[in-house]
Amino acid sequence: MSRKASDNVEYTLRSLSNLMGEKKRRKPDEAAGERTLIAADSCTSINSQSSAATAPSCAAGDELERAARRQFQQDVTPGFVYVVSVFSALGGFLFGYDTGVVSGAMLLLKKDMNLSALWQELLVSSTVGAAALSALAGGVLNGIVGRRPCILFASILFIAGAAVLAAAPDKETLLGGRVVVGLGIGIASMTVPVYIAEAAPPHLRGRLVTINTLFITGGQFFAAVMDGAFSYLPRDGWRYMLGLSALPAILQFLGFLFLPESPRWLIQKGQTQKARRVLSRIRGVQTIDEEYDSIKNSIDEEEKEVGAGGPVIYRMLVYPPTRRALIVGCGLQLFQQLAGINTVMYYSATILQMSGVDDDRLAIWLSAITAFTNFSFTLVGVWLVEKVGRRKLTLGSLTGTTLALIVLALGFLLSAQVSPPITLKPTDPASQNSTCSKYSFCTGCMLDSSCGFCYKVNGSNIIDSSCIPVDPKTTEQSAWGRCTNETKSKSGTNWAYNYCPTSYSWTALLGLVLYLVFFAPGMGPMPWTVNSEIYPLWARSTGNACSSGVNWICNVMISLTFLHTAEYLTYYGVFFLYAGFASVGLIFIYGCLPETKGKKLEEIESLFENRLCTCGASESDEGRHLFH
Ligand SMILES: O[C@H]1[C@H](O)[C@@H](O)[C@H](O)[C@@H](O)[C@H]1O
Repeated sequence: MSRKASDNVEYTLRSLSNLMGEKKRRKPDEAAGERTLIAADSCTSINSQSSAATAPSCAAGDELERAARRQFQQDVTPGFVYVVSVFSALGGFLFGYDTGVVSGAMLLLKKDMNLSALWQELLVSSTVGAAALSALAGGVLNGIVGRRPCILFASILFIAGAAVLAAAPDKETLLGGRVVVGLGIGIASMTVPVYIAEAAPPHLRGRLVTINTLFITGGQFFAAVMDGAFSYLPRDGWRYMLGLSALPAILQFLGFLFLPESPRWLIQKGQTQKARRVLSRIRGVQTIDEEYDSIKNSIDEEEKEVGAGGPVIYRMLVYPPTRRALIVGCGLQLFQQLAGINTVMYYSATILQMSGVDDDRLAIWLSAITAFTNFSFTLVGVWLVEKVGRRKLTLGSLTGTTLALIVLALGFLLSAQVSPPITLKPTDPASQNSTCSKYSFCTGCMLDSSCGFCYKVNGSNIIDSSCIPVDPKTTEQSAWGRCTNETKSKSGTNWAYNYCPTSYSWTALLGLVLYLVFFAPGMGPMPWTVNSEIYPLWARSTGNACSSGVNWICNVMISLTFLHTAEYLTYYGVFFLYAGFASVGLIFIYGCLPETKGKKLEEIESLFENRLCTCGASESDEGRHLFH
């Protein structure tokens, strides 16, 4: 064995036994694992000195090495790191619950509080807008006070917001509560992934951070179920829906009183002894010297290279590796939102109605099914992330998402083409003067928010159809004529607001489900996971603050413009547009996203050292370069 090879073996064993901890009893198969590693490591070195003759035995050695490493890794993963991750991920649950619950709550609120369309939009978007602001501000806060106080602060905001919402006497107080909850969501969304990534061992980091997104989608699913369940209450159902989030927030607050600060943040702030104690607690071993030294060295080196003066964002932008990481991180979050996930999540009930499901409650329960699909396929992502890696998972997911968007668009196109014609023109002057009189088909009428479609059914045919102004107070009836609540049953008419009766509703449901099956394992969680690991420690909070800010800002933009864009472009037009955005995202991700699986946080910076984009980067981070 060459000297280099034996040095390698010695180093690997030292690191591994450091990881194992001196106190741990050695099992017989661990010793075998070490022997395998000796053989395999010597193999790697010999191979690197290009000995072709040894290749076959080395391939087998590689396999054994991987098995042995897996064995070691399993032995050094204490349960505590899971406890830390799950308590942090309650922040994700609250993010999902509070953004998801509002659609069902709104159906009740608009009746109880007599809310105008503007107020409804305000109550939905104030939370997302506040989240954007606090995610951006959370970077500074994280850097100064640390991750743990930020998570505690977010839980307090969640508790306070839930209390205000549950007790709100009027719509102004409701708005205040929604803003407070939004501030909590923003801070939690940028802090939790960072905290988990900094506590996790490299081989589990992707999986543990992805658990946070699993909790986000779990929160959204739970919210949809609560929306369904409380919608049966005769009154005040929304108070329970909105107030319920206080419970997980209290649990998180209590848990975090006992959980530690991130060891990396402590080292950065020079709190050496505390950092060592936390590291050995979360690793479950006494000897953490190697990990401690590697974090400390990388902080010292970074300070030498980048300097310590000036605002962090400025230093990130002038230092090429962090600038490139920031472009990749923000790009991922941008395309996650431009692919339209939140029109699907926030408007699934509406989308289903628009495609012809005409029962309010059925639409709520169907949207619980879509939320469940999102949740269960995020679980697939948790399982796949450490197997196939971030890059392949994201690319595969976005390809499927693009196709599903095309299916959705085609579904709406098909429905529009068989859209029932308008056979009766209004006779009364008020209707004649409204915009509703100008439409010849139901699709046009459906897209105009001031009109609804009034029709009779004869067998499977639609007859006597007209487009009439909607009652300004409730969308459940026309302003006058055959489709008011009093006359509907007598005249045997049906009222369709926001949708057209069609036999193609199933294509929309199929498109929605397909969309989530593909989106949830990759494009849902990977932007958060990758962002938690691509920045060096000094830039981590700021990098995550910026990319989370991009996520929330695009979230507001897309979800607020969805209904208006549909008016101009039609529904199939909007979904074709999202498919276009997703295709651009595919090119960006194909060109720019390197693989970070299995790397130490301190090693990842080097992936962004020499180029803007790595094309087809493999795990060994080799590949053609698209841009320099
Ligand atoms: O990763 C999450 C997840 O996919 C959610 O379902 C979505 O509502 C969020 O906007 C997104 O950031």
